Amino acid sequence: MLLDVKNVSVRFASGHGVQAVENVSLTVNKKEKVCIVGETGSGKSILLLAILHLLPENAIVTGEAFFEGEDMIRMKRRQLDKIRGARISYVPQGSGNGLNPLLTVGFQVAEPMIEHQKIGKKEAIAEAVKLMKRFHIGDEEEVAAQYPFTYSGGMKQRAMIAMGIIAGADMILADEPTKGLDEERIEMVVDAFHSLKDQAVLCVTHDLNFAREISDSISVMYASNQVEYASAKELLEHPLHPYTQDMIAAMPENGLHFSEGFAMAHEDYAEGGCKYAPRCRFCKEKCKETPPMLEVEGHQVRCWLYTGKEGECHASDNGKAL
Ligand SMILES: Nc1ncnc2c1ncn2[C@@H]1O[C@H](COP(=O)(O)OP(=O)(O)OP(=O)(O)O)[C@@H](O)[C@H]1O
Ligand code: NI
Repeated sequence: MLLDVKNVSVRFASGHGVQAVENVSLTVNKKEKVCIVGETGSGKSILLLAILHLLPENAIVTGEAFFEGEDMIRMKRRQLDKIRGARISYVPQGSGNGLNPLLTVGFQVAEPMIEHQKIGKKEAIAEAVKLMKRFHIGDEEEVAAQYPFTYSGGMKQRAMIAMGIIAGADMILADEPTKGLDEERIEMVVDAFHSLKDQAVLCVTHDLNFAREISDSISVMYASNQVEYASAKELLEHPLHPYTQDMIAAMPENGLHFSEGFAMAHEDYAEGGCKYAPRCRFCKEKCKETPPMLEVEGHQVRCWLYTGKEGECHASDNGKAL
């Protein structure tokens, strides 16, 4: 196992305090691709930032995130710096726009190699050009010699992924790599991820189709909670949590079937208990209590539907909510 995230919670100490992430656990094996999906504000980005120690001072992070057995949450700055960039590479949201406009893209893609592997500029840029060709950013060396303003959003995003793996990272943490891209460009980002044969990926997205294309496993977050976690195939074909079911039913290719309450504002969270209760078509009295994470049919699911106890379970006969 490469990354083992155990009960990570994040609370912002400002004002009344905001619980941004609550008890999230997931694992990423070598070469495994894991996506975290969920709507805006569910805590996806904050989870990645917590693992990487990139949150502001007022964030209180608890839990553990073992990278090859070492807990990153408690890690000292110097040790963390050795891992970040070299072993784990982070591709932030909107990162294409973070490229330095004054430096050629080829040089920027090569930079981690120069910095972490002490490889000469010329050699590193040659390596960057190879990688950029592999990611279909451009077949000509001239493309690498150009400045970011000549690049499309999709090209920039793929350049960021190339930059992420050039220094030999074993793992990429990516935040919304398809945001703002049209379908054709999303396909190219999918290709870039598919070509990451040797790297593990932990990727945040609210694009379920993208998650379907690239993931081995999917974790679903809703209002700071992880509500379901299973293999991608299982989760997409047999979603168990009502939120996962509603989300999949609402996808355009499934005919945009919004179940009642699904389009409600996401601020409408329940205070205690199941956060999805106000929007859930199966909501019952029991849902005022916070459901535990249950192991059901190979999924992990946080929902009272699956406790199976008489009077508490409001699932249909076969135990499935749909
Ligand atoms: N510095 C902060 N102080 C207080 N609350 C914050 C801070 N940063 C984020 N939050 C809150 O944490 C919650 C989770 O935010 P996060 O950015 O992780 O959501 P997300 O799932 O990545 O959404 P999106 O899809 O919009 O990127 C939000 O409710 C947000 O308001
Ligand atoms: Ni985010």
